[in-house]
Amino acid sequence: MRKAFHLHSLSGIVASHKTLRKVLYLHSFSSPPSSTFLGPNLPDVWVPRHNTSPPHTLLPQSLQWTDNDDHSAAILEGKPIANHIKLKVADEIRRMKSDIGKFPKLAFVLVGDRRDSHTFIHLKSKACEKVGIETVVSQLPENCTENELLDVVSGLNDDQDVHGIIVQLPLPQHLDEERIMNIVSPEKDVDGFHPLNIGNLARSGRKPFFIPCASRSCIELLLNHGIEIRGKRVAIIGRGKIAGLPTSLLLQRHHATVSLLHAYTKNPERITSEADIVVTDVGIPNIVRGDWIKKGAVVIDMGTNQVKDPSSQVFRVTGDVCFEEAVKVASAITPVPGGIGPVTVSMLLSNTLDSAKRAFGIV
Ligand SMILES: NC(=O)C1=CN([C@@H]2O[C@H](COP(=O)(O)OP(=O)(O)OC[C@H]3O[C@@H](n4cnc5c(N)ncnc54)[C@H](OP(=O)(O)O)[C@@H]3O)[C@@H](O)[C@H]2O)C=CC1
Ligand SMILES: Nc1nc(=O)c2c([nH]1)NC[C@@H]1CN(c3ccc(C(=O)N[C@@H](CCC(=O)O)C(=O)O)cc3)C=[N+]21
Repeated sequence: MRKAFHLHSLSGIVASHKTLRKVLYLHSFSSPPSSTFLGPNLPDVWVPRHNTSPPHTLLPQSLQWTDNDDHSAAILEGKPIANHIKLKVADEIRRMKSDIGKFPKLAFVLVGDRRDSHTFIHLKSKACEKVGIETVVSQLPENCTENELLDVVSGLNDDQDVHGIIVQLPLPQHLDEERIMNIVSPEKDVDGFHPLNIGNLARSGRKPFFIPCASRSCIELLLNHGIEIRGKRVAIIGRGKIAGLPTSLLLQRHHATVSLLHAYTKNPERITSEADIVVTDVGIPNIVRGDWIKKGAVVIDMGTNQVKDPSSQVFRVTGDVCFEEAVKVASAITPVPGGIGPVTVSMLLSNTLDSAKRAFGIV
């Protein structure tokens, strides 16, 4: 399995922070600014720098499917990749501090008291602390009004010391998520959920400020394990805005042929069983069974479902894919926990660093 990893930097914006802001607000987002202001075009395909010639088969030899009864898929571990990215981010921040005395700052906005949201913010804050990113959490009660939340986000937009803003999702039902996503400054939208960023991800030749972390994580895992994307059939189950939908956009930019499945899809098993790469973002434990998977396919399980063990009452995390079944059919599969999740967190650190670099005029 490939050991050398590479952190893809998406920095390189040409205009200064202030100019960008002026231009963006002049366009008021109804008509996105031309790519001149958004920096150089996003390459359609990223290939890790150490990988000079693109692979010709779906899987490198070391991951190829063997036709025997005790076949077991290669496990695509996320932690080594995440650790490598964290080291690089930490190193850059250390140099930033010593060169200009500044460092990145990330703000979380948490509404209500959901157990999983607390867990995710704790995980992300801990990772930030380790690499030298300062964090702040703005907590609002479950019954806060939309205007109260909008005020908090606007305050963070205006705070020059804050480089990234995460509004933890899901929000309580009475709040309009789309309206809130719209108000986060696109230049601080390290989640990549603002319509301007998602819109630019959808269009070839355009470069968003940020690409959603779970989607970057999916590509990073595939590329770092030498798995070819171009020309492959991909089934993504789930079209959520955090993972499924942006991952479909990113994979099509890598020239995959993408089917996006959802709750209204008829016969999802059949569509999934034709895919070379299966990505799941549903939120239902074990919904994807072994017999949905084509022999030798690659499985990326994004599901992170907290399930209470009935006997011990202890919570454990499980994916959307029935791992025990899929591991016998797939050629490679991500574990949950330990697969996509840790890489997603490291991508957030990378996006926040990129944002701070842009704000400080470091390209
Ligand atoms: N590891 C990571 O980095 C991340 C993990 N996640 C995890 O991914 C999971 C989903 O989260 P999130 O995207 O926020 O959830 P959403 O509710 O936004 O999306 C879930 C998607 O699943 C689809 N769906 C629901 N039931 C079915 C079904 N029976 N068959 C096919 N599709 C179905 C929905 O379809 P429809 O649109 O028709 O309703 C929807 O598109 C969670 O476990 C979450 O923790 C999320 C983000 C990052
Ligand atoms: N504004 C916003 N941005 C998000 O990116 C966002 C969000 N809201 N809401 C919830 C989902 C979910 N998500 C995960 C992040 C890390 C892990 C992760 O690190 N998982 C670990 C285990 C986690 C655990 O032990 O609970 C793993 O898979 O190994 C999982 C899921 C980001 N999300």
